[in-house]
Amino acid sequence: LESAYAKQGLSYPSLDAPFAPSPLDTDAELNNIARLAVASAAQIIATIRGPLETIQETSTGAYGAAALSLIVDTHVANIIKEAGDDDQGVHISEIAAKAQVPADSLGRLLRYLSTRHIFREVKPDTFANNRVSSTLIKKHTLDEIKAKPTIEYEGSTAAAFVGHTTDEGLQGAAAISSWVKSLHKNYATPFNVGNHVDTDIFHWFETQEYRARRFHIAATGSATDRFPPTIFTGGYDWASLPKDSIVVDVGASMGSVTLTLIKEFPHLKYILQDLEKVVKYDAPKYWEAQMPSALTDGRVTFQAIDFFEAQPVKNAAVYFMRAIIHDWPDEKAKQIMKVVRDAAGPNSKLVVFDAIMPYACEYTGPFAEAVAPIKAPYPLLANLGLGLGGFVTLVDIQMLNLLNGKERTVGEFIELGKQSGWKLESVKPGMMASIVYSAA
Ligand SMILES: C[S@@+](CC[C@H](N)C(=O)[O-])C[C@H]1O[C@@H](n2cnc3c(N)ncnc32)[C@H](O)[C@@H]1O
Repeated sequence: LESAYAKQGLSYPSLDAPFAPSPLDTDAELNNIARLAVASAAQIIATIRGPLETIQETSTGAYGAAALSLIVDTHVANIIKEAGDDDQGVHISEIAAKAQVPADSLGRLLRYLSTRHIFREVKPDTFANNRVSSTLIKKHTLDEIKAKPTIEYEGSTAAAFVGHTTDEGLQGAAAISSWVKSLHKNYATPFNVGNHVDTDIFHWFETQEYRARRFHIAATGSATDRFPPTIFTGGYDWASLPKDSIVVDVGASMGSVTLTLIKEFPHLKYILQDLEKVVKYDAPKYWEAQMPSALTDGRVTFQAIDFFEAQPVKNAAVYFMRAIIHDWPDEKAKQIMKVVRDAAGPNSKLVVFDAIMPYACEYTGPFAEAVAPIKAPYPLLANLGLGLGGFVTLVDIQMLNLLNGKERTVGEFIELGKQSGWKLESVKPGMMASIVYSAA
């Protein structure tokens, strides 16, 4: 890794310095090397550390979530940055005074995080941002946020993700065990139990302006910040589609995947579909800021739909869905795909961008190369443990919690297709796979 950076005249980023984006962040080969290193380091820890310590660290994982929740709610990363953000750090009494919380508890939670490489304790009770904590710095300053609270999470994916997962997500997480033991009988999801809500989370968001805004920022950023754009631009042969072919982004949220696509494939027409509030207010605002020309020349239009009920666009060239199928249990996922199939023409394609669940053991069935895109040398886990499978399994449990959804294996995607009139044609592996179906 160091020599690859040196070739570009760069040194490998220090854990102690704030995060600065580099084009090498999304280099596929370097990412694979980093994943092997992470898998190895995590397996060494599990091998060497006493088993009880590993169990204790895991069973108290909620403390990490709680610490991050407080840090983000009270803008601690911004407070440190605005106080100078250098190696001197900021004393806890000053941080706590600005955060308006007691110094003792905040300091102990900051030490908990610093001990796990999120923040640095540079002198006793004095904290600085590091590469990890600096990603929680909100783009807008404290004064700007105070003057206009609705911009709190704008451009701040990591903070929005923490907010969403440690608020409604954490309430649900605490209810997972009781929900599973109740055999899923009384409530649809752990999220419903923990938050005392009786609709699905997306309909609940229609009544929760602050949380909805935060969720859509987290979802949008997770497409644009976390994944290289080639996952989407290379996920299908978009260039081969004739000019003005219709591409439908089903459950688009702000339409960040479409934004990635339209930059490289401006010859296509994109229809962004989502629930009414999303496509009426938030998504158009996002496009006015990102690419207003796409609105004026009609290359991007919006449509309110309920994707369980009807697909108003008939015979589109491509219908695509990112992070939609994984939201739902099998029956509902099938229904979404069937509704699209009923509207599709004989040559329409359905492209699903979702992770493929990698087994922690070896897998030799169909599309094996998509299931384990990086060959794990012995004795590493086949899914590289925390190096790769960690992310997919955490999203899987997040989906279980919020919607009784799931990350699926290739076999499950083949089956979903069969039951909704689609034939799985190809799977392009990656952190997020591109799963292409044609009409069966
Ligand atoms: C996990 S987000 C994914 C958003 C987007 N595809 C992306 O990649 O960022 C799921 C989206 O599905 C939308 N959604 C949920 N239920 C829906 C329904 N019944 N009809 C249409 N859209 C829905 C939500 O509003 C949300 O924007």
